[in-house]
Amino acid sequence: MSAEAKNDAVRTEALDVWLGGTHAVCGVTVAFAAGQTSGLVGPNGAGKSTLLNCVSGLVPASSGEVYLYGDRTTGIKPHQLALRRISRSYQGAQLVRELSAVDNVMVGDHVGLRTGLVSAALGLPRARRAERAARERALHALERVGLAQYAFRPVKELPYGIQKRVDLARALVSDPRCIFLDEPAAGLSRAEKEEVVEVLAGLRVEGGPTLVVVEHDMRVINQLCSDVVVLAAGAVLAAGPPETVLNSPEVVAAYIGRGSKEQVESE
Ligand SMILES: Nc1ncnc2c1ncn2[C@@H]1O[C@H](COP(=O)(O)OP(=O)(O)OP(=O)(O)O)[C@@H](O)[C@H]1O
Repeated sequence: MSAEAKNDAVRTEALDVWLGGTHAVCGVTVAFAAGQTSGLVGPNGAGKSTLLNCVSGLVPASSGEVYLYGDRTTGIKPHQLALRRISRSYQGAQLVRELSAVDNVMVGDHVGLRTGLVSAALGLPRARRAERAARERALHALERVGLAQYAFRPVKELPYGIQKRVDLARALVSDPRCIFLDEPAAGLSRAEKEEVVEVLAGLRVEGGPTLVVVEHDMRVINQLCSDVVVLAAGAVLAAGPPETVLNSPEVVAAYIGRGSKEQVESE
């Protein structure tokens, strides 16, 4: 592995993923730089989620390698991501509807909540202190996404746009160094999208997390990302700054060729 690879939060080399009979990711070599906000885009079925799922250990690589911060992590188990301070959000905000926003965020605090099972079960002071601290971290994460006022409301009572931000707080709570965001703006109104962009842009501070954003809305990508990778039919079609990559004829053709309604959305 080259010395630069350590500066990459995520790097794949000749990665192949087969899902049943579908070659979903085809020999993908790609890197997302540490400390940056990068976009991963492409028409429906391009392989974006599969790539993210493979890097996160949710689906196995058929061949090739994955590196996270320079360590070879091919075949990593999803729960091991948290120990590497990497988290992700999911398409469709997968929250427990009956629980409050703050309880949902606490679920994301895998590292912080690792107190002994016995002390937790017996309600020992150490476990109670740990739970109080975890609750405070969860409240702070909700504040960071502008949702302090919704902390104790059951998620099922909250509008979808708010639920998406609760999911973002859940991804933030364990103080990750890298977050994979799977369509953070999907299904939101333009105003809600602007709120999400503002929250994510607020994370781009010195020492803030690396963000890898899968997103169909190119306005969101343009607003947030310093570089973008375009996948089409499982392979890398283009990579570079959004303003050059997204206007290149082959990228425009890939979107139009699929009759994709979300192409360069800029309503
Ligand atoms: N569980 C599965 N079994 C078989 N094929 C699958 C499975 N999941 C996805 N695929 C196929 O793998 C390819 C890549 O799908 P993937 O969901 O990664 O694309 P995507 O770029 O994330 O699409 P979208 O933007 O629509 O979410 C597609 O051809 C899809 O039909």
